[in-house]
Amino acid sequence: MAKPKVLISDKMDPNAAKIFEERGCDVDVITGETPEQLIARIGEYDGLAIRSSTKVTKEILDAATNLKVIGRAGIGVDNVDIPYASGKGVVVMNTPFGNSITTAEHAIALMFALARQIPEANELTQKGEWPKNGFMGVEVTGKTLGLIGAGNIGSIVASRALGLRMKVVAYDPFLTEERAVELGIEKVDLETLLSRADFITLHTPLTDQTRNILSRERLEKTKKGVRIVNCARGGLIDEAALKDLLDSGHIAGAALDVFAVEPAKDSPLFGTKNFICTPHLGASTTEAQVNVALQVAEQMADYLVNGGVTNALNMPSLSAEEAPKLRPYMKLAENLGSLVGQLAHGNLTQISIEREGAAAELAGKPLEAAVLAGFMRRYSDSVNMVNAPYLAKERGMDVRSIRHEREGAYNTLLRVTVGTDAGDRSVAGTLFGQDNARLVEIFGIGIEAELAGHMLYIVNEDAPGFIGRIGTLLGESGINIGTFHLGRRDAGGEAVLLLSVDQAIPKNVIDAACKLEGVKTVMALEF
Ligand SMILES: NC(=O)c1ccc[n+]([C@@H]2O[C@H](COP(=O)([O-])OP(=O)(O)OC[C@H]3O[C@@H](n4cnc5c(N)ncnc54)[C@H](O)[C@@H]3O)[C@@H](O)[C@H]2O)c1
Ligand SMILES: O=C(O)CC[C@@H](O)C(=O)O
Repeated sequence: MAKPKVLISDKMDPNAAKIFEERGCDVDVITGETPEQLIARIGEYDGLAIRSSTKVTKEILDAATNLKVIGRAGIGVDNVDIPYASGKGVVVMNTPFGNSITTAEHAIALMFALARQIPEANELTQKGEWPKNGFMGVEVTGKTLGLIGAGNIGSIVASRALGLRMKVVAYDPFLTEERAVELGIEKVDLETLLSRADFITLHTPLTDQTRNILSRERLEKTKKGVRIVNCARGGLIDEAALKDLLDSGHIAGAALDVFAVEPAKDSPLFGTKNFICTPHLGASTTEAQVNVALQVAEQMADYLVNGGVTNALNMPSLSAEEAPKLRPYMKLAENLGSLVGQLAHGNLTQISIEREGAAAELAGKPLEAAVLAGFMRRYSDSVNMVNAPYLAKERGMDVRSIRHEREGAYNTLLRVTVGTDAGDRSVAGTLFGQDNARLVEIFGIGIEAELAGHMLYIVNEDAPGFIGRIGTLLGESGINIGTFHLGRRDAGGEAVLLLSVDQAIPKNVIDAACKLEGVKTVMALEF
């Protein structure tokens, strides 16, 4: 099998390339290209490793015909069109913890720089002005720090601030009271935070809810003399209002590592008194860059080589340990989804995936995604586990995952049922041994078959002579039968015949089979 090919398109610690090679990938490091150059090149790669400079747009994804995974060495993924990548079946991963400490430290560094006006004092001192009387700072001890966002980075900032003997209040709608107590901070609403904080630091992603969270109106409600730090994302603060309130002296200082437009080359904030900034350096330490580079390379190689999924934003996680255990189930799940998708007619809007026995102990989400990948192939060829759940949602499908505690006839069982106009249609399968996937039931009829390659499905009246007639037809048509499986509802009733054959079955043979005595349904299936 050809080695997966990875492109590193942003400046990244060289350990990333080393890890990719060690894990069996070919890797190219080509940074600083224009979007057009990247579009021309991306088609040959299975993986794309980026930081924040590469913008993974629709145009790039359209050209990325082989791409399976995008890995962001860092946290924010606002430079990737994730919905579009998901639609294309591309996994998007990030490294949510590798640079958290570093970024929290940058926020604390900026807070001190504001409190003691270090950049300005440094500049004037080096100009020979010795401005000893020009600067009067403030202590942080005993002051209140207001955290907007108390996730990974916010909570590290909180722990450092508590160490500095600050009081910490936090606004984060997803922060529980228990977690706040555990962190030693006070959970408050945004109005309270604005009115109480001497320093405010932002640590949320940029979303529709957080965009402009520090709007002009809210900035005006802050305590006079507040100092504000943003090491999260530009767009969280109204920059024009920030400038006005710095100019008026209501805000005593502001430090931005991030800007609404980056790179920020001509912000109106530049030159404003008590304003300091850094060029998105929050994650820029040797330690953090090694962490995120190693982590992204390991995660991406794991996915490309072993199918392990870690820290994906558009697919359920699957550890490298779980992946081999789940692999035979994934195939079974995909085949059951595909079988029911090929057999059931009409407008299917409901699908349920039931797990019992050993299968009930496995992660449900990846199995659900695998069933949907098989099922959604009835609508489109370019479906995989990443985009199938999105496509199913787009079609308004009601997807249910059900885990049964009960012990059934099989040690392990997966059942897939679709709701059709004519009622529910269900197929079930099991694993014999570790990885021998078998269909065991089709629309209520017990049958044992491996689902693979080209198959012929026939429903007929259970009567003597039929098997001979179908065997003769296929033989005369030059079609070799590989395996032969029979099942029936009851003697003389409806019977199912599932054959695997060595080639695709031509339409004229299907038509001829339909005309055989006792035949109700004939369908060619592909797995
Ligand atoms: N400057 C840099 O170089 C740099 C480096 C790393 C991370 N970041 C950015 O820092 C931010 C935080 O990263 P993190 O790892 O802590 O993320 P995280 O997901 O761990 O935490 C984000 C927190 O924001 C909270 N939140 C979400 N919506 C909110 C809202 N409307 N109001 C208040 N809180 C809300 C969430 O509940 C969560 O606790 C991200 O935007 C990330 O991209 C920047
Ligand atoms: O890669 C960087 O330097 C910035 C990373 C940072 O913005 C992040 O969200 O992780």
